[in-house]
Amino acid sequence: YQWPSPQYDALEDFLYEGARPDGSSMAQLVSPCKLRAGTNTTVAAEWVRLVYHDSATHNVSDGTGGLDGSIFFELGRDENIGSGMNNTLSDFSQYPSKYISRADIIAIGTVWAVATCSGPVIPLRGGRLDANVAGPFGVPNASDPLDSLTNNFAKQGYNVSEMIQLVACGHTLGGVRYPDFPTVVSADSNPSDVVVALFDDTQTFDHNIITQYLAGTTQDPLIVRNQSMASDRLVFGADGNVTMNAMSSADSFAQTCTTIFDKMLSTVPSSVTLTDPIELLPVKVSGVQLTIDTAHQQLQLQASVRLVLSSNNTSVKMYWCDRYGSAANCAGNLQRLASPGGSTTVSSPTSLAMGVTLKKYQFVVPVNSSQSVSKFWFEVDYGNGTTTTEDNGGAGYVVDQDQVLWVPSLSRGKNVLTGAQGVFVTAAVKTGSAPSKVYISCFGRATTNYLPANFTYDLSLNSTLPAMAGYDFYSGEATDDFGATMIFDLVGVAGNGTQWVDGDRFSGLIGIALPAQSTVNSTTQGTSAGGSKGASAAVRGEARWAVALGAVGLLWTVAYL
Ligand code: HEM
Repeated sequence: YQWPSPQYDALEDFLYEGARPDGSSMAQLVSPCKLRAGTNTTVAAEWVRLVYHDSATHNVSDGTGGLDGSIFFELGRDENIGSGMNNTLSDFSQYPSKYISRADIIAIGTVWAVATCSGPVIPLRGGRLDANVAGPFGVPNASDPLDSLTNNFAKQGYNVSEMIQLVACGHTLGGVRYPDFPTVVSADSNPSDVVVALFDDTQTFDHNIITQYLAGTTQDPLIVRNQSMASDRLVFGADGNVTMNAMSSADSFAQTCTTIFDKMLSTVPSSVTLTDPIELLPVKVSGVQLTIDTAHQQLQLQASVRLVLSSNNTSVKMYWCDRYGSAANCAGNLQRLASPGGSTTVSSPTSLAMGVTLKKYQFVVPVNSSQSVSKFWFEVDYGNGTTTTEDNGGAGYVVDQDQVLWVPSLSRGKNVLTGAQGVFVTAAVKTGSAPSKVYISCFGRATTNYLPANFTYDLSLNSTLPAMAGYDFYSGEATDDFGATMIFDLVGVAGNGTQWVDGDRFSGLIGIALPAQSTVNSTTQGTSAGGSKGASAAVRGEARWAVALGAVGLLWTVAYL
């Protein structure tokens, strides 16, 4: 792994932090093993049923179907009956993004559902491709005879033993509902209530589904109730209980379910190649943005670094080299440094189940335009005697250009010009660079119709925003529906065709508060974390700039709101 690696970065952040970059948490919908409001079943159970119904359409012989997000277009079918499915779809709808497909979101949801209900940590591979239309029918039915169930699972790629494993691991969560299956579960005194007859007597992802079956004490409604709807009885006994016995201990259950769920999540159309499992990075850099701090009329570098804490005394400093001037690329060993402006602890069901503590340190540092930034890195003191330099494997975290920069603070979510959905984007373009074109290329998947949207829009010189810090401002708007997770490349094209790209900007960061700006120091004393003794060279903007800009900002806001 080397930063930046956009798909890995996005999947890793989401899997281990539980939330989008703007903080909106999908993990909180399911964790800690939450009950679904108005029912006695868990959100986790609803999510796990949905993933199976998406993947069950796989045809192993022609390589079609599988976990491809087609379920989003299939909820009207009888085989996908139930409010649990609609709840899940709405839970997932705001999280697919450029690098995390709808189908990957369904897979991540499954991994979290299992982990948050005390189950094992299932490996998560990424890279599923989304179907944008409904796929074939074919989810097994509780009234099917055994040979048809066996054939159906064989079509999906599972032998008899795997069929038993998959159903037992799925049916450790949740249960059967009235009103979905009224011939299995009857209404209570209020017929508008959802009544769930649980498969076993716990809500956790445990082996009780097996032990109670083997002991003859099972309450599984697909065994003990309507005998013409008794698929679990047929499935569990399909090989004379050999498989059920083999997975009857807590450990063998967890291991078997890990393997068979990994297989289910990897059941994808044959045209798809999945990534290796997404491992936790011990040091993770994200949120890198060179921009204009309009309040202080100067450049500003934003970046976060996430660490696995081994002690509460961890501290971290960011170092960087100038891009221009006498100390360019750290000439004379001149390095600038700053402490973080804030930090937050982040977690997901996966990182919680792994028992790691993750802390994200956020840096917001003023940068002099005549110096700018070429690359940065971190010095970490883990507070346990270990001090490390985190420099992206020696390359440093390179800021590849400062010619064209997104300015979130001068951008607006939801179009302020027309009142329609959309995003108003402002870019800073270096004065004198005379671009022949400035545009944004936008991508979104969390759209109203679930279909990916991919369009470009031109930006033009914004004469209401005076130049500052050596940059002019260009603005334009993305007027289509991209949903809550629009990601765009901001591109400036020079007269000679050279392109400057501020890539993969997340529009959801508009309006998100930043921590305080750090004070910048400089040093010529090497890169050890203790080397912050150099002469202080504060480059904060002066107060009068802030006042002047406040007035400009106000005018601008009045003009456009
Ligand atoms: C023979 C194949 C299967 C049949 C016939 C079957 C049938 C059913 C039925 C009838 C329900 C009740 C749904 C409702 O009342 O809305 C249900 C629930 C559920 N199924 Fe299956 N299922 C099968 C395989 C699987 C598999 C392989 C998984 C996952 C790996 C799974 C996961 C679940 C879960 C988690 C629930 C509970 C949902 C909740 O409580 O909201 N099922 N299943």
